[in-house]
Amino acid sequence: MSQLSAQQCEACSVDAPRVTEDDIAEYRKEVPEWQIIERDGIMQLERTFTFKDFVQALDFTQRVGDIAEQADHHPAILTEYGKVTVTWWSHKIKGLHKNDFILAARTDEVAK
Ligand SMILES: C[C@H](O)[C@H](O)[C@H]1CNC2=NC(N)=NC(=O)C2=N1
Repeated sequence: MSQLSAQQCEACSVDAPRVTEDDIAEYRKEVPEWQIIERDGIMQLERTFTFKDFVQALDFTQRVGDIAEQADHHPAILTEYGKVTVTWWSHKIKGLHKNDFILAARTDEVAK
């Protein structure tokens, strides 16, 4: 289990701090397959997972939904035949919080 995925998410509030460049450099060592993108001015973490068919993609989608509900922190999920794109960011702060990196690490774990 990676160090990040074992950490607890903080309850996210509107005044929660966004991650710094240093934070990103540290956290992304544990989630190297994730891209950091900017969409509508909002920094996001995104990764596409591939599967053999739609059923496998759907099963994974449910697993991601489960970890999101457990953490009360939710991604955008695009589920297609053979692939799922997961995007994490923190709505309240319109950017990236440590929670997003924690959930990305947990997403990697449920992809296996
Ligand atoms: C009321 C509820 O706890 C909040 O709206 C949660 C729900 N899930 C969330 N998910 C994400 N990614 N960001 C949030 O700010 C957020 N807020």
